[in-house]
Amino acid sequence: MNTIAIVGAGAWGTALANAVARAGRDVVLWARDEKTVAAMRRGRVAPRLAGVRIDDKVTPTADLAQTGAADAILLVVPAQALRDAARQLAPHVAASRPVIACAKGIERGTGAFMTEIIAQEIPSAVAGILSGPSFADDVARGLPTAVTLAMPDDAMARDLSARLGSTAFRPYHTDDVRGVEIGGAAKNVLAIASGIVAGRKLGASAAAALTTRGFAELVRFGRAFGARSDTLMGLSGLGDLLLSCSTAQSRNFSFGIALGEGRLASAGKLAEGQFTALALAQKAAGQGVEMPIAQAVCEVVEGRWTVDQAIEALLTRPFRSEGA
Ligand SMILES: NC(=O)C1=CN([C@@H]2O[C@H](COP(=O)(O)OP(=O)(O)OC[C@H]3O[C@@H](n4cnc5c(N)ncnc54)[C@H](O)[C@@H]3O)[C@@H](O)[C@H]2O)C=CC1
Ligand SMILES: O=C(CO)COP(=O)(O)O
Repeated sequence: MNTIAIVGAGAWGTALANAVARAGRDVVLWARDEKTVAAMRRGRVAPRLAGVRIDDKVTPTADLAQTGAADAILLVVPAQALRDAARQLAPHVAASRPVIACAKGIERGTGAFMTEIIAQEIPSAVAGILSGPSFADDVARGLPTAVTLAMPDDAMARDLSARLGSTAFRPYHTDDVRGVEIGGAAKNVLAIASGIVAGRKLGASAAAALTTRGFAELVRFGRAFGARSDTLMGLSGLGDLLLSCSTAQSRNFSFGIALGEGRLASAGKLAEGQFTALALAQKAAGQGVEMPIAQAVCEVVEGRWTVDQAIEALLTRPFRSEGA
């Protein structure tokens, strides 16, 4: 397993390309736009990461067929575009090849988790998910972090982790695929709520209380969909939630700050929670899982509630047992 392909040359795709190159692998990095590929080849610049140089072991390409020959493929496009990318990729992928979703979200309309989309579009592949506390800018620059790689077969996940990992980028492995993808999807929605708290200047106590109750929602939802507790309490669940609920470096958190301050969020920055909120709320309701914070974010981003209405709805809920 010496060549790893990355489909999607946005912030996270280029960061992962550099991380995997540093792990000693050859990397094929696919972008859909020929001009972007030419610029990456010429100047070694990452299109979405200012000041980051693309490692020499990374080969940018606009030819999707080149990615199919790799030993494993990382799908690094926005969650709502993952089906489209997987469908385009399908004819190029050999049977039993690992195809790993690196997006964090749930598909609108279908409610599909990321690995379910891969299974539907590339049935012969082995679908997995990579997720955890990892800002693209940090990873691209070689700052250290740890993430989780989940595949249905833990031994396969362990082997691929060893291929992708280095001292600075440390994947832990598991076979709890659903647990890992739920953590990444839910934390983005909850990070918007935390950003609203910051934007409205509700205080550090409110921030801690909201993150904790948000985590309780993530755990309830995860359990209802078969996730294991240790996964939800691990890097891809609690770890990523803490990261994304604590700093404006998170696009979801800063999107929430803008909502809280009553202004428009900066254009062109992907805040996945904005698109996943509805799908998450619908799936939760379908399983009878209470997620008042995620539901409130959904109502705000779908334009049905104002921020003030959402805050009031959360603060006037009945008092209840903490463990319920
Ligand atoms: N940026 C970050 O720090 C991290 C991002 N992620 C996740 O990675 C995913 C991608 O995020 P970013 O790379 O940051 O977004 P981005 O907005 O920087 O880049 C997205 C890339 O996908 C491409 N793309 C969009 N639609 C496509 C389609 N239909 N087919 C092919 N390519 C398409 C775009 O051209 C762009 O190059 C998201 O789900 C995000 O949550 C995960 C961990 C860290
Ligand atoms: O997923 C991430 C960190 O783990 C990136 O967070 P944002 O998408 O909110 O920037």
